[in-house]
Formats: sequence, structure tokens, C-alpha cells
Amino acid sequence: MSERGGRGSEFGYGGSGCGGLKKGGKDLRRGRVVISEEESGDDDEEEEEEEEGDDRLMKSFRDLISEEYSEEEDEDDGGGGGDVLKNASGLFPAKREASPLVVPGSLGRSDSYLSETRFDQCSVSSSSLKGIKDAGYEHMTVVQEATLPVILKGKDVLAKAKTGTGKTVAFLLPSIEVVLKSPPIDRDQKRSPIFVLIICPTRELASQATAEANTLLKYHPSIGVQVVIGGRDFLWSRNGCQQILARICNSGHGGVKVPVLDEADHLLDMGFRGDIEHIIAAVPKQRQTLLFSAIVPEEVRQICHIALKRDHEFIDTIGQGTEETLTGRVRQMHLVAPLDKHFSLLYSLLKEHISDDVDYKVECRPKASSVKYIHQSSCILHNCNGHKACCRPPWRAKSERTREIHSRKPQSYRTRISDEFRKSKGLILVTSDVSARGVDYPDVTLVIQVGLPADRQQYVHRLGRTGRKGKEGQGILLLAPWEEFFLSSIKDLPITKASLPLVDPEMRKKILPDAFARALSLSLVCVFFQWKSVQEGSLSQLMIPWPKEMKNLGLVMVKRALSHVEMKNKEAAYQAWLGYYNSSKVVRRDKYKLVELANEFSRSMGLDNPPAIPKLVLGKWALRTFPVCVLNSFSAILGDFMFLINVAVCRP
Ligand SMILES: Nc1ncnc2c1ncn2[C@@H]1O[C@H](COP(=O)(O)OP(=O)(O)OP(=O)(O)O)[C@@H](O)[C@H]1O
Repeated sequence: MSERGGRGSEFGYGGSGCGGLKKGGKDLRRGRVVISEEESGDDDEEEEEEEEGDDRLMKSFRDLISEEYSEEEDEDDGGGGGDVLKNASGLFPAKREASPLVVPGSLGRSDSYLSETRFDQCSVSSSSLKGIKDAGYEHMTVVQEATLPVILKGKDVLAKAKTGTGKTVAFLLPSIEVVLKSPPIDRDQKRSPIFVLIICPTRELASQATAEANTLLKYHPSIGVQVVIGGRDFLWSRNGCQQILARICNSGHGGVKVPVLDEADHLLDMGFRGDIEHIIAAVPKQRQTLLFSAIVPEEVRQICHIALKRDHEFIDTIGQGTEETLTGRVRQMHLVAPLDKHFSLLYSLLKEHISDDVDYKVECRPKASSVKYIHQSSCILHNCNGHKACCRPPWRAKSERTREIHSRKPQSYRTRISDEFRKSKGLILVTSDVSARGVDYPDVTLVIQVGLPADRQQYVHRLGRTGRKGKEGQGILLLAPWEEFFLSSIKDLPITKASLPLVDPEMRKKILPDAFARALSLSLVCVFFQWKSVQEGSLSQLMIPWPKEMKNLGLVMVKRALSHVEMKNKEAAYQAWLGYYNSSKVVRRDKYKLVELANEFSRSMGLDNPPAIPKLVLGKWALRTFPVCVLNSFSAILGDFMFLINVAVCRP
């Protein structure tokens, strides 16, 4: 947040491009909020490239900060930045551990996230109060009630609060008050200083915080908000970025007064520790630092040592030792089924939920690049069960009720879909974790997690997309039998075994009269599962009844139908699958097993042979020298750049 001067484009990097400094609107007079994201991601680039890109981006961040500020740090006497730099190399001073202030009354209050205290009872400016009123907020949430007086007193704060309980307003509102108390800047001053810097882990979160800030700033015409996001343009215009970052970190008028780390644990999970350390080192020592997190693991505590003052307040609205961050009444269930049953199960679960709840709003979370595959399949299924869309060729299928978000989509698309999902009901969003933590989609009725979550925290955070603001919600975790071990890490949570979803009656009606014709228009994935079950003689209750005469036609249908599936989506899903499970400590222990399971997944998508994987990627996964990857010569014969790995035929 900084002095507003209407200079979003003064750096010359405006526009929608990554790395642009987006202007939040109005003329700047008093200050600006700068909201920065640290997410990996580049609009249309492959994820691999994005990762590398981010490395470079963050390197330039580091370079910038060390180049621009090393002298100042040397000159500076004691405390702040200099210490921070030392701290960054792991030499944490023995700071007093702030004992958490556990907020009385908030513990166990899963039914109410609001406190008794109204905003007009606290000492914030009348303009802020008007903005709050317009936003429809009257009572503070528990975390807002607990943190606001402390932050207004000027204290550094570490706040721990459940998901969806208003942490964003909790740090924005007092930050705005800090800007208001800052001395006004001269009208002729060229650049407006930046007083508040909010670091978010993803673009979506940065945009969300910007929207919330703009709401609160409605009656503060002199304060502006700007967003800085990473990406390709950022990399291309390194010099420009350096200027931007230099501006942010030391923008005159004493520079940043309030740095905020939003979703601190997520920032650390995403590997931004070093960058946080450098940013913290670069902001002035005279500052008030705020750190908000749904959980406070050891890594967050270490960042506290670096970023916060010794006498900071640790405000815990959940309770010490409790990692449970879910609020509201979320009904948690799990289903364990073989991989090749997952899609039909997913379909049945969705159908059941949709018919139960007309205001349904579902988030489906498959693994990374499986998003596209699952989304396409969901669209086809959705259409086939609709009316007009039934006749559409499946490979052109687009459903009016399903949407997808993942890092390969351009940012403008992600933002549009995100906004749409936030505002609408009756939608299914198939998304990767780019829109997981902290993203506020109100009224999500069901979250389906497909496959192994990275850990307990990821499970809880994904689940936290439903049951927000004290509302009810449902979560279903769909696992393969060999992923069942994960349940032990969440056994203390109220999660129960889900009953198998019923066969969709509409679908049953559609199939039986004219099975062949209908089946062709059905999701090929569904068809495939049908066929598989018949082949295996294991037609389960999940499966739609399959006429006997269809058995012989099964193979033809499946082949025909599968030929229409976009191969690139299956390939991406396969690669994502292998990469994801290769990163799982438990699964990667036995690489042979891993490959076998990957093949199972590939077959579940109707592929006879698993798709090729680039040599580079295999090297990264340490699968290149693995006995299964012996297709170098094959690759050489083809003269292909890609290292064609056929894990199916390369068993040791
Ligand atoms: N005092 C309030 N009264 C009513 N609604 C509020 C209040 N404060 C915030 N909200 C709304 O509550 C929702 C959740 O807020 P927010 O996204 O800040 O939660 P969060 O704690 O940051 O969640 P997460 O940990 O998932 O990021 C938003 O829609 C926000 O507008």
C-alpha cells in the first residue's frame, strides 16, 4: 500500500503481462498497497519451463535485492536488514519464542466464525468503516477481533486462524490505517511511496487480496492498490523488474512500513523461503511485519525469527498443537477403489451430488495435469447426460457446467474462470492446486480430491474450500487401494467411509433402449470402464447395466471412442501422474511398482502403451537410468528428440 499517484504504468510494465505492475485504479495521493505473488507459472508455458522460469525469476529477485541494497545494509547499524541477511544463512539469533495468545472463546467454535464485536466498536477510520459496511461486514470474525487491536497498536503479529475466517481483512484493514497515519506526500512528488507490501503465494490469491483491498478502499480515494505478478514478461524485462522491485522495497518516505506474508506456510511449501528472506532483508527495518497462516509448522516459526520483532504477538485462534484448520461443518468421506473405477465413480458421485443439491458448486481436484483429462472427460459425461449436447462429438465436447483451471491456462483465462466460479452456482470446477489454498470461493458444496494428497496439510487445505464462513460442506477423498495408507495420517479427523454412489437412473434409461447408439455418445471413459468390467467379469454395482449383446461390441466401441480422445491430455495426465507419484516418498521407494502403477493408470485411460516422456523429464525423476527406461536405442532409431519410454514393455 503506498501513496497513490496514478502511476501504475510509470514503470512501463503495465498491461496484462506477467511482471507488469497493474494499476489498481484511482489517482494515488496517500499510498498504495502492492500485492505481489510468488507463484510459479507462466501463461502458456509448460510446467517444467515454468519451474525453471520461476527459479530465474526468483534469482533475479535475489540479485536485485542484493545488488541494490548491499551497500545500505552494510551502512546500517544493527538490527533489521543486516541481521536478516545473516539469519538467511541459517544463523538465527536466539530470539525469545513468543508464546501464543490463544483466543478465548474461539476454540471449538466451529459453528460460528463471527465474533460478538462489531467493526464500529473499534478505532478505525470512518472511511474504512463505510467500506466495511458496503462490503456487508458488520461483526468481526474471530481472527479479526483478536488481531485488529494488537496490529493497530503497532505490534508485529503472527496469526493462526482457520481457513475461510477472514484473514485477508484482518491484515488489510489495519494496514490501511497505517497508510492513513503516514504523512501525506507532496502533490508534485513524482512517485508515490509504497507503504504496504503483501506477498501472496499465487496469482489468484494476489488478485483476491486486491479485490478485497479495493472494497475496503472504496472511500479512501488517496490510497491505491497495485499487483505485481511473475511470469514470462517479468523474465524478459529483468532491468525493468529490478526497477520495480527496487521501488517496492524502498520507495521513499521511509519505504515499506508493513510487509505482510499471507499464507506463509504455503509460501514456504512452494519453496520461496530464500526469496522471503531476501525480501524481508530488503524492506526497511523500521516496519511492522504481519504473518498470517492457517498452520504454523516449524518452517513458519523459523521465518518468524527472521521477519518478526522479538516481542511480536502470536495470536492463535485455533489452539496450540492443533493443526485442524477446518471451520464449519464439513462432512468428510473417503472411497477406496481401483484406478480404473475412478472415473465412473467420480461421475456417479457428481451426479448424485448434483441431483441432491440444486445449488451445487463442486471443486474436483485431480493431480496436476490430470486436470485437463478429467475436465474433458467430465465435459463429455456432462454433455451426454444433457440433451442437445448428446449429439456433439466427444472430442469437441465443452460443457456449460464444467470449468478447468491449471497452470497451463493463460492468466486471463484463470482469472475469468475463477471469478465466474466465485460468483456462480451450479458449476463443477476441475482444478489443480493453483487455485487451492486461500482462494475464496463462497458456497462450495463439495470438494472431491482424486488421488493421494501430498500430505495431511494439503488434504485439509483443499477440503477448506468448502464449509467456509461456518457453512456446511462435503469432502470426498477418492484413493486407489495402494494409496490407502494415507488414511492413517488423517485418522484423527472425522472422516468416514463413503457408501458407493448409486447408478444414475437417467443414464440407465438412456443406455438400455438403444445401447450401442447411446454408448457411442457416452463418455468414452465411461464406455471404457464398462467394457473393462465386462472383460473382467466383474460388473460391479457402480457400473451401469450392460446388455449382454454389447459385450462383443465393446472392443470396437472402445477403440472407436478412444480414438477421439485428445491424446495430448492423456499424455499430460500420464506424465503428471508419474511425476507426482515419483515425488511421493512412499510410492517412489519401489520404482518397479511405481512403473507398474503408472501403467495401470495409463491403461485406465484406454492406452495400450504408456505415452512417451521427454528424456529430460526422466532424468529429473531419476528414472533415466532405471532399468525400465531402456529405450534409448529406440529413441535413437527414431531420431526423436523425445526419449520414448515405454514403461509397459520395459519391465526388468
Ligand atoms: N467480518 C466479516 N464478516 C463477514 N464476512 C467476512 C468478514 N471478513 C471476511 N469475510 C469474508 O469471508 C470470506 C473468507 O475470507 P478470507 O478469504 O479472507 O479467509 P481466509 O481466512 O484468508 O481463508 P484462507 O485461509 O482459506 O485463505 C471472504 O468472502 C470475505 O469476504
